[in-house]
Amino acid sequence: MTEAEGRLRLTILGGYLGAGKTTWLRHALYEGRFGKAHVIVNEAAEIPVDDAFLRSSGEVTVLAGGCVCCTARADLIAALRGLCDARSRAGAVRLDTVVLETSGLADPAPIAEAIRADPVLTRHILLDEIIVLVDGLHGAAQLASDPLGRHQIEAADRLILTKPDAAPDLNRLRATLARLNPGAEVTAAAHGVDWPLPPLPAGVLPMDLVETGDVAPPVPVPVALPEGMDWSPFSVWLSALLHVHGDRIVRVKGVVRTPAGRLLLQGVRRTVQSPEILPDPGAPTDDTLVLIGRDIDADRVRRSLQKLV
Ligand SMILES: Nc1nc2c(ncn2[C@@H]2O[C@H](COP(=O)(O)OP(=O)(O)OP(=O)(O)O)[C@@H](O)[C@H]2O)c(=O)[nH]1
Repeated sequence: MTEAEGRLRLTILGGYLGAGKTTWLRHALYEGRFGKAHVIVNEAAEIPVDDAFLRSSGEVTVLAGGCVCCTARADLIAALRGLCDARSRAGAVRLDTVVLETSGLADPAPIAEAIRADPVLTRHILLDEIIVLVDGLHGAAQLASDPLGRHQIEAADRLILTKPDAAPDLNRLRATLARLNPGAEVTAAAHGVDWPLPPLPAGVLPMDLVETGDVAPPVPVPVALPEGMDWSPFSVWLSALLHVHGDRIVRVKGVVRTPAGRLLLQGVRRTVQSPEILPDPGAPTDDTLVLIGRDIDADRVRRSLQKLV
């Protein structure tokens, strides 16, 4: 057995907020693309949601309330060391791969650097690939407004364009990806299913990305939802909120308990998806909506919700 074969393989799955990481990963795990996998899911907000979907496909560790590329880096190293320890114990269950789904606010490059610099992990873990998902629908707006999207793309070994089913024209974004990271393979997937891309026509120009300098990162703002809330005024409130804030709210996520079950509510920018039923049991963080964005006046948002619902 070569040294590489003996090590635990690690895939880092990155991409901007709402790019489609969990959706893609669910499908990849279902198809067994990572063999016997352990998923580490990192969410910037204290209220994790993604794990509810991923748990049905295997073991999951949640690192919530900080980003593993900066504030929660030590937690990630500890979690990876724990997995390496468990794997090397006699009688341990088989484990082929660890997939780290980063938070949408993470830059994969410092994560890879931290893993390679750790004296224990470097002996036990083989960093296989950095896959970065790029939102086919909102990727251009994200790239234009936040340098993080660009850093994520530059760090990738492989880029996957998501939402090709909803994006009318991916060519400009594809040309931009080719310019930002000419070495990375670019494919596409709709809800995790591979989507064939025709050759990029000649002459398509990439976006003109101006250096924006430092931009404050989007911040998660949790909003508690009133018990027994009436769904119709809530939907109206949410649409109005997203309309008023425009591009300042980049992601909405929350779990609402209703007589019909636990509903996952989520949106990316102003695109809100129909709620999905989540498996029970509930979590203490249910009935909370997390808005991720910039310049959100949390008190004002909470007051407006109290008034309307
Ligand atoms: N039309 C379409 N929608 C998609 C696709 N992939 C994901 N979505 C939707 O995009 C939204 C975000 O998807 P997620 O998989 O939660 O994205 P994420 O990158 O894990 O989100 P964060 O963890 O919050 O950064 C959801 O409403 C998905 O249903 C796709 O290929 N096509």
